Amino acid sequence: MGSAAVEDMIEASSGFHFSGFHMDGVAGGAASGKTTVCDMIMQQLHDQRVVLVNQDSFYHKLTEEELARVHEYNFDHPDAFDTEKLLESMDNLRHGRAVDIPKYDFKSYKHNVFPERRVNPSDVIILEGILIFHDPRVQELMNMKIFVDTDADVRLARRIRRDTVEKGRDIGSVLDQYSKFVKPAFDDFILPTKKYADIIIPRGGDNHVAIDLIVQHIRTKLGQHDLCKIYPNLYAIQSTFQIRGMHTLIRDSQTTKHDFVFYADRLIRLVVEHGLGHLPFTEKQVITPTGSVYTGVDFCKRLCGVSIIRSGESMENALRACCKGIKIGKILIHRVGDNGQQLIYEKLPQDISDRHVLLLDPILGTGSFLLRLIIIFCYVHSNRENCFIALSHPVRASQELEFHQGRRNSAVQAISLLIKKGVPESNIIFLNLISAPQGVHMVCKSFPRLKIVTSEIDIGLNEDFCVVPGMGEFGDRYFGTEDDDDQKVAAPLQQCS
Ligand SMILES: Nc1ncnc2c1ncn2[C@@H]1O[C@H](COP(=O)(O)OP(=O)(O)O)[C@@H](O)[C@H]1O
Ligand SMILES: Nc1ccn([C@@H]2O[C@H](COP(=O)(O)O)[C@@H](O)[C@H]2O)c(=O)n1
Ligand SMILES: [Mg+2]
Repeated sequence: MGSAAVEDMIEASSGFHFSGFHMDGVAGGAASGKTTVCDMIMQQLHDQRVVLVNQDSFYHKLTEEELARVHEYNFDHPDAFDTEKLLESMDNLRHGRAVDIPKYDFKSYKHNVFPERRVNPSDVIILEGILIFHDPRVQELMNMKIFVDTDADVRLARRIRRDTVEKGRDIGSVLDQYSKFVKPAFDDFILPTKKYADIIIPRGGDNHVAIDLIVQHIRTKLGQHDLCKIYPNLYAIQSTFQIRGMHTLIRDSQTTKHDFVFYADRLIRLVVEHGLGHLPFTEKQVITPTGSVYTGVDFCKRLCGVSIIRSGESMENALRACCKGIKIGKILIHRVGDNGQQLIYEKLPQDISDRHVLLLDPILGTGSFLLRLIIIFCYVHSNRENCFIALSHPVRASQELEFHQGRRNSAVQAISLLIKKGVPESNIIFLNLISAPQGVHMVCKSFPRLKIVTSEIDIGLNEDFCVVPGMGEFGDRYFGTEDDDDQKVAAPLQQCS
């Protein structure tokens, strides 16, 4: 069996594959409301897997001479764009390679190379720009084509206001540019592409019905890859801008240790609260001070936490803050040397088998690492058929691998240990901040009655088996054992007035 076949199987087993390239396009005249419509779609979708890419990012770099005579430059002609570069970026994404896309600054006529925008291959891309339907090769890539149709006089009025107020241009130069380049280009290149559109939106951002329909369509596409639909035992917390904001901070490599801990703690608290919501409850009635009956629920009492050392310990305080006096056990899985031998340390409550267990580990990543080892193991020791057996029976195969090589994924190993101690699988709730699809597949398939509660599901693992985009080595960042962070600038704390 060739290595390509092994890779195919790993990909198939992890569920993270690159064939899902999905791009929608939004075209229309300048100032028709394309950006406004796209921003509204993005706000409503509220999903980190969707990214907006502007055709402006692919404007050709101007020469010094062109910059000096910029009023004579035609930014509305198809030749103003580096379409080959746009196609190259899309081709990379199609083939599973992330790309960096610069932001364009209309004021300086230059691209901001730092920071460029990283677009990942699994993202749904919304490409927006005046001429994105002009080149048939770009047009062909689009799953859904939308044309924002706004009257010429409205476009001109909006353009005058936008370019004078936002871009600081004078009205004379705006009108000159309009009559010399913008209007002719609209008639010659943009309007003729309207016929390729699947959806034409009159009134742009004011057309809420059209925007709702587009959002629904994209949601359906996204749903096809939704791991929560595949595994009923996986619960990803509903994303809000607060949660996204906190993730943005803890994922930023420039965030200081102090801010990292602060925002990680806030997220951990949310995950813990969600996890507690999955515990069984009994109905309870109380009498309120008004003498009325309130029918509520009583908390589950037989609980304990188990942290996987060392990162999992960062979640203990949040659990203690939510559950007064909760017992917390610990599991350490330590690889000794390179021969795969493992040392397991555990300190668990005696009566753990009678308790519901909240298993704590901020990152679930390496499910695929185990699978990769299994596949390589089967490949080396046996044949292709056994690789498929390994994929369909990962626990059995991992036990076999453990027997032969003494290696297992720490999450799987910790869960197996709890089950060995008599904890029913359905009494375990595994709490993560971020999970990689490979780890989710591994744990959810192996332990279908256990629940995973996570705040975000990431794209996958890189060649070093690190979660991407991820947040780096959580334990090092949380406990301050990473490199010096003097260079980093403190993030402004959220103002709560
Ligand atoms: N429905 C609307 N009503 C009023 N102003 C609008 C509306 N849609 C967009 N605008 C304004 O018109 C200008 C152009 O809109 P924009 O979305 O940037 O268009 P495009 O991206 O097509 O050039 C912006 O200043 C924007 O704020
Ligand atoms: N430096 C530049 C680059 C482009 N333009 C104008 O922007 C329009 C395209 O952007 P929209 O958001 O309006 O689609 C296009 O009409 C260019 O003339 C510019 O003015 N300056
Ligand atoms: Mg725009």
